[in-house]
Amino acid sequence: MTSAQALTEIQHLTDTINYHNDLYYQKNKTEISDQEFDLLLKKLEHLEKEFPELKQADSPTQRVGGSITKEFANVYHKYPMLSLGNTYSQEELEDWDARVAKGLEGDAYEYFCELKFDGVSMSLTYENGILVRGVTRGDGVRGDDVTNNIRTIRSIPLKVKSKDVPASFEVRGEVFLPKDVFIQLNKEREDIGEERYANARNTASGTVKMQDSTEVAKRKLDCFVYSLLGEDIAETHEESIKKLEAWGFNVSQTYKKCKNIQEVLKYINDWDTQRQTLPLETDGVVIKVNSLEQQQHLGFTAKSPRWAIAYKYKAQSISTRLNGVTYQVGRTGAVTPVAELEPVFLAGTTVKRASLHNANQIAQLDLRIGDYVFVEKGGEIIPKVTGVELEKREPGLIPIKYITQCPVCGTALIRTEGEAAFYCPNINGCAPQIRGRIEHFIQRKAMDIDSLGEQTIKQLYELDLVKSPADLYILKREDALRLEGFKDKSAKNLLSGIEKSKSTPFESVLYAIGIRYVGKTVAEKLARYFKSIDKIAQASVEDLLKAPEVGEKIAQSVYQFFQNPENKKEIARLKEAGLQFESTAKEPEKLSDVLDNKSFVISGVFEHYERDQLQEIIIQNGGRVVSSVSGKLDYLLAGDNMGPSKREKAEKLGVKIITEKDFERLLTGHTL
Ligand SMILES: NC(=O)c1ccc[n+]([C@@H]2O[C@H](COP(=O)([O-])OP(=O)(O)OC[C@H]3O[C@@H](n4cnc5c(N)ncnc54)[C@H](O)[C@@H]3O)[C@@H](O)[C@H]2O)c1
Ligand SMILES: [Zn+2]
Repeated sequence: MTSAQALTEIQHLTDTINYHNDLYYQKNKTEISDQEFDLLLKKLEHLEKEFPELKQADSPTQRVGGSITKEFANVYHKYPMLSLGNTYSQEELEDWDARVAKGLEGDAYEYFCELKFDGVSMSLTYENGILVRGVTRGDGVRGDDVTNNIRTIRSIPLKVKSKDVPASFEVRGEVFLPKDVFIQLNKEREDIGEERYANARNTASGTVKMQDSTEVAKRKLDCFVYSLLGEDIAETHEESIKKLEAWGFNVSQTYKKCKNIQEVLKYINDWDTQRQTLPLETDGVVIKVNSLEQQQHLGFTAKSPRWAIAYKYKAQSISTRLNGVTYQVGRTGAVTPVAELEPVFLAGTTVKRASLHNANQIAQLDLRIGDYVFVEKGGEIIPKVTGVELEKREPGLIPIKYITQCPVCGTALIRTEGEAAFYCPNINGCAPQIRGRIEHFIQRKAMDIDSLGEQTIKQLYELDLVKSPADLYILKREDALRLEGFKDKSAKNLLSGIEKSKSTPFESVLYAIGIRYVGKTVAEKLARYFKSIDKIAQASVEDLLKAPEVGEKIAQSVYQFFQNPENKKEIARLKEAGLQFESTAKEPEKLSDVLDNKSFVISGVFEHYERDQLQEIIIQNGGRVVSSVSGKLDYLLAGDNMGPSKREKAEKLGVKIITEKDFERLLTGHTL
């Protein structure tokens, strides 16, 4: 390769890697696998070694891939947060071991092995035993201050109580979304017609950077810690880990001290399949030199420590024959294609079906029945199809034509612009949509009718007894007795469960009626803001947008819902049945008019008030709280750690930025 060719190649690789880094770290998305990404990086490394004069100072081989954002205050790390060198091969691991041996010049050494947890790294700073800061890795030098969000993670101690706690120390760990929480979250998203999240890591990363920490708290993040930094705290990594355990941190009990690289290889082997049973995704093993003095001696490259390496497991993927594609229709009418496969054994179970994302994926892969497809297991229940083994494609196979009609009711499918999924528009006549709506309605988080289940709903539907939630409330004993296996007692039970649901509070009813994009939180906010279904039904899109947390997409969806005559009829019937359509929550007592319809955005953390408290005080005194900064806004009430972008926007638009003190002055009738 000539120098000129190398330059072109280096530039091309740099651009590609930067593009994927940006997607991965800023947008929480991926278009290629980690292994493919790591291969690009290795290629660039090799070229830079061969042509050192062409190496750019800011090459992605020289720095950590992430960056800081403008939504949070940015904080410098006391100790840089680096990346880890990685390898997918045992041979390279043995080479690394040889380099360690050489670097330590004949000294004896031990390793400490941990699993490589796949989440987001977090730096936790403690002073006098108290958690004072949680910061993301960012660009390795500076990160985002996400302390408020981190405080919602229950397994992270807010205060460490122990005699031997140093005045100041830093803990590093991986924040993650447990697999079961992720699966549940996706189920809920699907249920309200939102797109599913692609994987747990990206979702954890997005969650850590949410603006509202009460929302973060609902997501149930968790954290495994794996490193302790500070002056004279320990002599070995093992000792650090034991201290962290003793201090009440959440340490995964999967680590192992290893005497030599053979023991490390055994550890890697042992965990290859066993790791599937852990509550989170792992993608490899991190091997660290145990002695901290030896770590120091070995030191760092620009991007990663020389005393540690990540051995990454190859994604567990296998190829099998695609026997057919079937289509499922969900509650919202969304159609999902499913690959029917020649059964194949993968990572502990037999796989017969796998998800095909949507019509686009089928087209992109140019998929044909009879193709051999690669199947991979991620955090989801059902594995995914990730590619086609083209070498095995036999001639004459015909590309799959996506269905144009609903596989259940035959209605022509539609696709809204900007959406990947096709929908069956036959909302009131398509069985899975009707049954899905009833299943949604009776859920615990909705009407909580536990005397009804999926099977009973199916029967009630097939017997023509229940075609919509309102039909439940006119069921009679003799209807219930027609159900398979139902006797006097079970029939009574069923009806009393339905009867009891009539006292379910308004916000749950609002969630239960299944307006697209209206999840539990949004339903609560809408109920609190509008107080009754009639007010919501009469609201214009503009009115709806004034409610907290309601953006354009939700406002449109709510508005459309109440324009539909079928929905109006259904609501009227439910009202007649006696469901709660008004908020019984006490109105905050009106205290004064000093804030005289002034609008506020609340941002950051405050010394004397929680954000909810501030919101209530504002309303009690005649003001309004809105969610985003605009030219019409009166005040931006700014606490600590407010994101710089909100401040910038307010400054640009000339909105008054006020402190907690200023706010108190306003309340006592002063003008600012
Ligand atoms: N697919 C893509 O488009 C894409 C894009 C960018 C990055 N990536 C992936 O991300 C990786 C690069 O990310 P990186 O620089 O964060 O490196 P890394 O994730 O491979 O390794 C460093 C990180 O490992 C984590 N970690 C987990 N368990 C640990 C333990 N027990 N001890 C120490 N650290 C532990 C820490 O958060 C640390 O920051 C690449 O390997 C690549 O696979 C993929
Ligand atoms: Zn249909």
